[in-house]
Amino acid sequence: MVTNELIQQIKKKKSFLCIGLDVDLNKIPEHLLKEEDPIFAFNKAIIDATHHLCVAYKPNTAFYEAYGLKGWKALEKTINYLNEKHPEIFTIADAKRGDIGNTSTMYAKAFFEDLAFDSVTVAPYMGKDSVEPFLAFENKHTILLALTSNQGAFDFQTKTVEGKELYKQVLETSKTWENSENLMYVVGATKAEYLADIRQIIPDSFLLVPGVGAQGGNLQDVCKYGMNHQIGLLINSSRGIIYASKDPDFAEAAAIKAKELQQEMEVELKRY
Ligand SMILES: O=c1ccn([C@@H]2O[C@H](COP(=O)(O)O)[C@@H](O)[C@H]2O)c(=O)[nH]1
Repeated sequence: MVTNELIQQIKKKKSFLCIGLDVDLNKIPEHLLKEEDPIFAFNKAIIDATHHLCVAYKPNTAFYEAYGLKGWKALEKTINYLNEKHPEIFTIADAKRGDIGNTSTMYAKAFFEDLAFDSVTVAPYMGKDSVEPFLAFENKHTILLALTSNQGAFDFQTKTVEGKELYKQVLETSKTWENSENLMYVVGATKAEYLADIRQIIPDSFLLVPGVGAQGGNLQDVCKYGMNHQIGLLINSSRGIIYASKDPDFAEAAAIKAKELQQEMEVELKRY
């Protein structure tokens, strides 16, 4: 998907919500465990109930890899369902990959060709030759970890190296890489106070912002400092939406939570 289509969807739906599909079999309603593929049954119900409220879905691959072959099959069915039923929705494989060049190419093929995701999250710390193989794919997006939402972000990412914080070096250096127009960046909602500085370096890029809801990040603060001339934000919530209820009406409960966030986003879009 090209970025302009994503922007059009945001304007149409008055939403820049990304719903995280982080399926934990211990947290889903019990009746689904009797299904042949409980993970896909859960995702399908969530997607059917929420697709009109969001512009992106983000399965975190850890939640599928943890269930072995069954998990990977459920991930494949989920992306196929999204691409068939809702091709206008942006899809993110939150896989946090990146390796030496030829290995990165295989990761890129796995997520962009075999699974046909629109984007994949990638760690920057193996450098240019580990990221450029992802960037080489036309109309696909590489979402680079810049400043993550967790406490451990302060261990390395905010440390000053040769006079500049490491996350700023990641942003600046990555802009010089081939096909850097295919880059987006992860910035945690819990780090909203860094967004003004981040926008100085990457004014035009889309940011994937996890950390509202369960991690305590504030949507209004993210919008105040992170929104740009083309909105430029995808705000993710996973547990706060998909585990709103463990009852048979779990999908309706998820839709209520998604609607609350969408309405907050609509207010922010009017301000913008
Ligand atoms: O900095 C980061 C990068 C990725 N994540 C992922 O986003 C979701 C957040 O889930 P919630 O349940 O809404 O907290 C999850 O898949 C994380 O692995 C992140 O939180 N922070």
